[in-house]
Amino acid sequence: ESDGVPHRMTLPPKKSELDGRVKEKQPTSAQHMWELYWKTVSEAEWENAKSVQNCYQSKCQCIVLRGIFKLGKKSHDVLLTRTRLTWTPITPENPTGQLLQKQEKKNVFAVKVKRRRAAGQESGGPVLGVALFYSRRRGKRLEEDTLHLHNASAEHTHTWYNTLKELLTGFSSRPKYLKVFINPSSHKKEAVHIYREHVAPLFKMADIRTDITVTERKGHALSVMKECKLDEYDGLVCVGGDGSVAEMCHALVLRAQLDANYPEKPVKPVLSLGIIPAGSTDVIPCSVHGVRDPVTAALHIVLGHLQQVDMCSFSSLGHLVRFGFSAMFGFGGRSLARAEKKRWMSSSRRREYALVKTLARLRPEDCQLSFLPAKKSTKNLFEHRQGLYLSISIMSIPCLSPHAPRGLAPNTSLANGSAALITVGNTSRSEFIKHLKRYSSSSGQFSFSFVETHPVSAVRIRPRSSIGSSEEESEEDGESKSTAIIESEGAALPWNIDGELVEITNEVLIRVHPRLITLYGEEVDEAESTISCSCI
Ligand SMILES: Nc1ncnc2c1ncn2[C@@H]1O[C@H](COP(=O)(O)OP(=O)(O)OP(=O)(O)O)[C@@H](O)[C@H]1O
Repeated sequence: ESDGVPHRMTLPPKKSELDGRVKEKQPTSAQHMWELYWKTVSEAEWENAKSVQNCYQSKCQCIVLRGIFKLGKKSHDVLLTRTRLTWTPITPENPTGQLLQKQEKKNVFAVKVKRRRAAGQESGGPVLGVALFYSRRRGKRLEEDTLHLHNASAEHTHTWYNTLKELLTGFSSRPKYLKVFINPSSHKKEAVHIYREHVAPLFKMADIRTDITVTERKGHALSVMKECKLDEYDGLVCVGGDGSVAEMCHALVLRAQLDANYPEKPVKPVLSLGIIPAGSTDVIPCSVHGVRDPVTAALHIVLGHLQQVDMCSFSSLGHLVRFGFSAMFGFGGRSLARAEKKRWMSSSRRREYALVKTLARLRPEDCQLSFLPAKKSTKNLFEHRQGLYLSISIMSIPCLSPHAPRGLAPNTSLANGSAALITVGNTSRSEFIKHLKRYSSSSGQFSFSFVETHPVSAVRIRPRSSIGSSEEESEEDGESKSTAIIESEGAALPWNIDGELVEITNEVLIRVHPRLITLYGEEVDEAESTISCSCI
């Protein structure tokens, strides 16, 4: 009772309970006293006292510190437990401070001692109190904010600072040392600037050390990941577009395979990966953050928000091609192959150009498709189809983006242990365009007779031959006849695996590996969209 608040308040039973007991047997002296209590106190007052008692008792169990601070101009009673900070204004009518009138849970990630300093003064100065840096949620975004607790006592302030610091270092999922890869060539070449401006200051504030590699070429991150010592890091960070992220995710799982001597079933990497979006589409960060925002991404890392995510392995004739999240064969692969030939154009222009050209030359793929439906009791029984397909997609994550806010595969989720197989059979160009356009609107992209979707745990695609004229293709792109040969039977066909062009000659086997990778972030159902697609 040293702080003036009774640690135990004995409240009588509810009036109805007391009346029952008094009727049943001879009333005790305590019951007589409670009867007297009920003559002076209303039921509403009793309920109020009970809730204060409940709050107080639950808080008392784990109070770490309690003290008086000024927040703004008013004095507050501030309580710190192991998981929460709560503060209550102290009013003259209620000098002991009413408990828990206001209660807020903050995601505090840093604490600093505040001092009064003259302009230009770098150290020292009288203590003003502590500043707590926390993350505040606004829709899907996380924003940084500060709570200033003022108290001019240096001793009081340092007790609070040291205790808070100790509590913050105790969160085991929050990283202390990160390996960061930055692709300086991503999108508008802003990745280094984005990291310096928006991410590095938050890491510094949260006392996170970093080891930075600015990549010099395609495959650089992969080769560093294959060889570097990883034990000292708590996590990895990739700053770049979808291509860089795909390379890092593949590298992380491949490294775990290498360390485990290539077991048949892929092993889960120990380290988690944070993704700072710096590309033009940013499908993976959109799927785990809901927004393309470097501050949101950095705060998820700082706070150690972890999300398990399903991944796929892509292999051909028993050889691993890569690990990834999504693959498109047919329209998606051909369109990317065309875009890659126009690397000198800006990313949005070449995407638009490739889309229009591929639509103009729309052609189906003749292939044998087999898939293992997810969650079927008859294990390992592949279903088979054979025919002409304009597009086949396999996606283990929803692939949200500002262009498709509900995702290219809204019927799957990050960690449901299966992928969505979406097949688009042969149809007219106008019907195919109708299907594509529905991705950017609310829904209905699958309500066509030529579209099928299945939740799957494995898919095999065996291309039979390519339909269409190869000469026509070479003429259109102004390229030599030798390039056109890729269109003939038995030649490499373009696949779009996580936005990267991969050319594969033979059949491709895709297997889903549930929760294979851990990313910093959380599941979201829809991405924030600020873009209206003008392509088609
Ligand atoms: N210094 C570099 N110069 C050229 N390419 C690089 C460099 N560092 C990495 N890369 C490669 O660039 C490729 C594309 O990277 P990324 O996806 O980040 O950019 P982007 O293609 O411009 O973005 P988006 O796909 O979102 O438009 C990746 O495969 C990556 O390996």
